[in-house]
Amino acid sequence: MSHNSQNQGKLHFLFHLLSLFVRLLVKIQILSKQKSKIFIFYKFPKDIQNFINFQKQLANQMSETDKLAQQPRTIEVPLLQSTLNRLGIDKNSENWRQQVRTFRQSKDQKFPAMKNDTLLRVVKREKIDHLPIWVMRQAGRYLPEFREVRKVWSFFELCDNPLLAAEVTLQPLERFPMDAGIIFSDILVVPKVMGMEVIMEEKRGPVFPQPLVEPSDLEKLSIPDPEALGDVYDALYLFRQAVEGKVTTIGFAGAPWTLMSYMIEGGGSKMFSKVKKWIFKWKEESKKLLNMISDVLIEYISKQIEGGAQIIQLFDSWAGELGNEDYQEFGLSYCVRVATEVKKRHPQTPIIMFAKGNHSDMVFKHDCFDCVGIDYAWDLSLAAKYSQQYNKVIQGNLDPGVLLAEKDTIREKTRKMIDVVGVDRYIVNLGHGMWPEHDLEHLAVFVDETHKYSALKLK
Ligand SMILES: O=C(O)CCc1c2[nH]c(c1CC(=O)O)Cc1[nH]c(c(CC(=O)O)c1CCC(=O)O)Cc1[nH]c(c(CC(=O)O)c1CCC(=O)O)Cc1[nH]c(c(CCC(=O)O)c1CC(=O)O)C2
Repeated sequence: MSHNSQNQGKLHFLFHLLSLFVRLLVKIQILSKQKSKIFIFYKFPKDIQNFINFQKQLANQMSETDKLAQQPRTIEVPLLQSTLNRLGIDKNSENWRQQVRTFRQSKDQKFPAMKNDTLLRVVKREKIDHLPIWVMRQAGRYLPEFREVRKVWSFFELCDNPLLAAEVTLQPLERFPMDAGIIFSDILVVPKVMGMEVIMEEKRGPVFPQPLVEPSDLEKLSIPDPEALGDVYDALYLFRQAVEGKVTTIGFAGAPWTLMSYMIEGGGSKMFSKVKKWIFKWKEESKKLLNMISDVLIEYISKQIEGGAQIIQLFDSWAGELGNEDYQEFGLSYCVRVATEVKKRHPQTPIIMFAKGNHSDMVFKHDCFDCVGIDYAWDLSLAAKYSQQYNKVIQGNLDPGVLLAEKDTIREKTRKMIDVVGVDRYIVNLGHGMWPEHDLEHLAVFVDETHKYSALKLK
């Protein structure tokens, strides 16, 4: 081979390498889209591995969004349409988001009068003719109409679109005579606006590709403008307009400890070892993070109320991962702070505190919570006793698994719960959320038995 052609070969090889590198850069740029991050590999090779995992996850996410975006996607909102007509909002116009926002932020914002305020009446200890019922995750994958919407829109696209979020919140109410609707969103929209990437992986749930690893990572977080979550308030506004007073509108948020756990564990967890390392090794930094999250939640929840939420539920889904003393220090005290601050601004809006797994007894002792959510593993008769002692409403706690049983079993278990708690300070609910495999008819039986049996007892 001549010297010349050898050089040419080398040049060709170098050119090939360069073009591969450029293509890789372009691909990274496309994958990370609007984020256009610059990656610095400061701790080779751990960061290389993190980087590769992150790109893989982004690719998964993109493939879902890309796949969905290939279809013609017009916003279909059959249940919301008459409300949009009434308000004069055109979903096909380019500025429908601004139109909704202007309505929501208007000073003389007005909502239709309440026709069924049974749930709020229970909290105020006013006369009712049946016990109120709603179920956690009542809008979601167990509903065929929700699954249809999800064929076209990704999970976070739903959360970020007030028209679609309000529409799917309305869906279960077409089928079941619930007494409330909880706005369709997720607890993880909060870490997202604080600057963390969250993606929804099929069969795995939400994942943070770059969780917080050590205290210096707190610098990556920011306190957002509360309007960064404006889509949620807009969805609440539209939903409350659409239900025309037939049900109570519920807003919600994840509690600081549960959100912190997600942000550090990077997703669901078995051991909670990473977040436990933080609270026991980096106590002050952990408290800094918990306070940051609490600051965001105070604004977020207040704005939900101003948007239309009539009652708020705080989800401390992972409360049970801590012992009493630690839950008091790293969990409950922050929920108390959030609820107390929100109450200062909105004293009329009740707050339901749902500490899943173990700590409901501690929740009863705090004045800032109006209602205590009881999970399925808790003893309902003990909760009923505390409810008398601390003069609080309770909510819960049918095991979601019971909805898989025969209809007679569902009726029997429902009556038993009502017998245990009584009919004066009780919101009937599941002890945790609906499952994708739940049968629609079985949920209908739960709702029907609650209404009929409690109405008989209230006569
Ligand atoms: O286990 C995990 O780590 C992830 C759990 C998970 C979350 N969002 C998620 C998933 C995936 C999934 O449910 O399969 C993802 C998620 N959030 C939601 C849905 C809808 C559905 O369940 O079919 C889904 C499924 C997503 C999909 O459509 O593919 C919506 C949601 N999350 C939530 C709510 C509030 C409520 O429960 O009523 C609501 C909206 C209300 C409604 O659907 O009617 C609250 C939520 N999200 C989340 C948690 C943390 C606790 C937990 O582990 O379940 C909690 C609080 C709780 O339920 O205790 C995180």
